[in-house]
Amino acid sequence: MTFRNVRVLAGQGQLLEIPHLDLTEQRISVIGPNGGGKSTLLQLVNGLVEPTEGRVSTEGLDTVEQGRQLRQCTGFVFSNPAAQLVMPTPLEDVELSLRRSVRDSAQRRRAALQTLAELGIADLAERSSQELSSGQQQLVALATVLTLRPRTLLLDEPTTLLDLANAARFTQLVRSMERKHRIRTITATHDLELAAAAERTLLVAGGKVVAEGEPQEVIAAYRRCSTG
Ligand SMILES: Nc1ncnc2c1ncn2[C@@H]1O[C@H](COP(=O)(O)OP(=O)(O)OP(=O)(O)O)[C@@H](O)[C@H]1O
Repeated sequence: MTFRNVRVLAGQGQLLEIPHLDLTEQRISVIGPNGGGKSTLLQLVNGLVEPTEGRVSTEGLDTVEQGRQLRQCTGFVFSNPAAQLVMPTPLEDVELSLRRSVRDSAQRRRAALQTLAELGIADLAERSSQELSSGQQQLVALATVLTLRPRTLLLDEPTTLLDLANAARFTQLVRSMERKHRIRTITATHDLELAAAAERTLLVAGGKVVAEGEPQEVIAAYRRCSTG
């Protein structure tokens, strides 16, 4: 994906500025202080946020002109899964994701069940979504996105609400999907261990990419600027 002369303005201020950035790695992490611009960067990648100036292109598609097409091949998982689950049960939520791509309802049900099984959560299919734990909800949110076989997966602090075991399970599942379906992932996170497992890391602070490259070096730079 590419960013060219990008500026995002809101009200009187500038949220993000990225003059020139090409991202080609399969696994990218984005770190930085609160309010630095990580979520804004992720949302630029699939056109949820449009650049005020400049252009962003993902999977060869312009995020503004081809935003709809782009959102069919990019998935977004937020830190708060409850906000992403709108139907009474996980099965119905995954079916909802498939409503445009699989017209036949029996076929849609089979595809939804297959995705839940692939993520090891078939037993949750008919439970009440609101009664699931945060970890279970986050896996269901992942299922609603992965069922569409995205080429790029955007993860915005996906493990923030999860305990260690669930965070590890979530990360393992994302890894196996990366391998199996060659999905590219961009993960914004405050979990520096998770960030370190990427091929390339961006440090976003004050609305700019202030460092980027090899994860350990970028994490070290972040630690230096955070501790003064
Ligand atoms: N729609 C908006 N309108 C105005 N300001 C916004 C909007 N969205 C985000 N901001 C501001 O943009 C800045 C960057 O926010 P962003 O959510 O991208 O940061 P972040 O690095 O993801 O932060 P955190 O780690 O706290 O989630 C913040 O100052 C935020 O208040």
